[in-house]
Amino acid sequence: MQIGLVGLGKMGLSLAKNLVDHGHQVVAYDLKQPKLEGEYQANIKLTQSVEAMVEALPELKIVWSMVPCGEPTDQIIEKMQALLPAGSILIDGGNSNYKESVARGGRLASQGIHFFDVGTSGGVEGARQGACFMIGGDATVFQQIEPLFQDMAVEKGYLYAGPVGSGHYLKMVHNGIEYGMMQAIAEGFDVLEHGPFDYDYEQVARVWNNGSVIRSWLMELTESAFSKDEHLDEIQGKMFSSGEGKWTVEESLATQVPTPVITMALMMRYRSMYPDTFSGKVVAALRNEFGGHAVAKSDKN
Ligand SMILES: O=C(O)[C@H](O)[C@@H](O)[C@H](O)[C@H](O)COP(=O)(O)O
Repeated sequence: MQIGLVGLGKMGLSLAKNLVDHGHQVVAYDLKQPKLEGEYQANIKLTQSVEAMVEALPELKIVWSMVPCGEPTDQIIEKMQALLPAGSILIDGGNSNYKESVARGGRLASQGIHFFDVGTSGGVEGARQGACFMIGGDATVFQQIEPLFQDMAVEKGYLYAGPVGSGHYLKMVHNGIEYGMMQAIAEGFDVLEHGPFDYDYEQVARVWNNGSVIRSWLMELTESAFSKDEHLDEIQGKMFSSGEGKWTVEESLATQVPTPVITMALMMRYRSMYPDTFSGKVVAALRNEFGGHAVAKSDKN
């Protein structure tokens, strides 16, 4: 098949190469154009504008957007809405908020453009070698693009989940789980770090990856990280987040579903962004006020 791809960042470029590996041709646009070699140079046609990209596609226009969620995705979708003829297929493979996907799907449907919201998991390696896709959109139209997912996904690694929105909803919950799992792994290693024994964390992760209940890709990545830096001395413990954990918690509040683990994992991310907290100062001050308990003096004094 021939696919238009907008966004050739780490994920987009890996997906483009994955498509080419499976015999597809890609017409791609990005402000920053990567250097391509060999069969990728021959089968990933770089264009100077999205207009040129759409123009270069055959009659059935299939466009995959792989740009950051929010404003950049909005801009691409708006452009596509203006450029694509009715009957075209537009796929958002980024980590968009499902509510935005539902709204976009509605707008595009009014022009006869079929929209698919696709949560993509597996990181850059997955995008390159075989990713996991959670797909929302029209079930009948999906049959036209299913071969793409058969090719790009790891074996059994794609699911037609339901109508527009269901793909990104599933990815949102996936990421909420990801937050909780990572936080649990991190806390376990923190206990080891402060415990009475001197463990080699790479070896701990290795043994846990061999036959234990908690063996997993995340534990393999833990093993890999400790193999490079045995006490992670080279990095800070700031845990950035790009939204999906927050959306999962918002959803759980809206539906009154208790999600203590995911919520705490999110709060820990926020907490990690500050070296000290005002709330901590308030509690310390109150203990001191009512009980004369000791406070640690700030460095400013
Ligand atoms: O499934 C995946 O491959 C990851 O979840 C991926 O999509 C991305 O690394 C996260 O979105 C990062 O999310 P945070 O920035 O919120 O940790």
